[in-house]
Amino acid sequence: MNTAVTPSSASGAALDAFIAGMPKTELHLHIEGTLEPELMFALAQRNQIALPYASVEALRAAYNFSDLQSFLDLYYAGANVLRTEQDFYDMTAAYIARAQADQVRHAEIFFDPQTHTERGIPIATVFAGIAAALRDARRRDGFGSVMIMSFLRHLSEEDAFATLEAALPLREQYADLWLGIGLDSSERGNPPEKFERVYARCRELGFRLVAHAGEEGPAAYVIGALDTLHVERIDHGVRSEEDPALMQRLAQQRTPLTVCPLSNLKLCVVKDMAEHNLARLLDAGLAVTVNSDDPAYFGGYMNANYHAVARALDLSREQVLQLARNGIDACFLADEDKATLHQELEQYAAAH
Ligand SMILES: Nc1ncnc2[nH]cnc12
Ligand SMILES: [Zn+2]
Repeated sequence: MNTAVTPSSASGAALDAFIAGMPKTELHLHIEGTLEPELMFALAQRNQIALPYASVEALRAAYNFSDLQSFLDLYYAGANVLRTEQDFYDMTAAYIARAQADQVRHAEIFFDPQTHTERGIPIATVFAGIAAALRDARRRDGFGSVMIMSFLRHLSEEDAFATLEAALPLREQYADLWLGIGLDSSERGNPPEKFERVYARCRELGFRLVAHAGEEGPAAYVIGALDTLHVERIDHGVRSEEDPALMQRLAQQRTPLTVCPLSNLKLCVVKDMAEHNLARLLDAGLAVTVNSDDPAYFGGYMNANYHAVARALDLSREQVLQLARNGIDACFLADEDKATLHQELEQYAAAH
């Protein structure tokens, strides 16, 4: 047997190590998607809720998805164990620990109040638990974060308006964290235009706007998110490639795409990681970033996502660095804080 290390595997290992230590931002992360099976079982026990799985292993074995909807069905069912402020705190604290292990310095976190208010959980409980964990991490370690309240697009615009009205009295209390509005859940058949009026209201209120588009939905949904919702970032956006004029526009405007490679693989948006278009999007001049989406369900946090694309697409060290730079440019921090992150990244690159 030939045990010699080939040049490509040697350089692959070096790039893996470079990625593992590289400072990062994460801009596409659903906090409910960080609920690991172990914690789900622990919370189920704490809240005396029966889960339809015999064990952690049986639950994990069910994470075999054919598309976005097959995942969402399980994801919303899993969120049922979240009942108290402490539950939201524990889930968020667990995510922060995983993110910090992957050298994430700043995370912009989606949360879906409707998933919880529909079950009778007060919206104030959701805000309080997530925010307390984020503030503790900020105080303790300088871990940066932003909260992005997301509307579920399979529900009505009226429901989104009601959620906004319920959340607005909390705005001042969470002014240090709650900066953004997002749109997620079942994309096909729920185009951005459905939420035109509620986004217009959020814009008037001064929120930063993002939306999922072009994950399973067509490139036209990306255009709708830009022109009708006036978002400044597109979450996923990988199907933009189907429209050359849109690709030119995204490159020219440097509109960030928050791409989630392992998510795309697990939800069958791509058949094989080697077929992922991330490198082509990057080569076309788009502001592509790497993110983990729902890491407890998709098999990996930030480093795993970087490693998966770097290996499958044979990315160079310079391309990896560009992805991390894009992640800093695209975040909602003030320019001086972005400059600090850029400085840390460039120092890391110079030293490794
Ligand atoms: N990848 C995804 N797409 C749409 N909605 C989601 N909610 C959680 N993850 C999502
Ligand atoms: Zn997402």
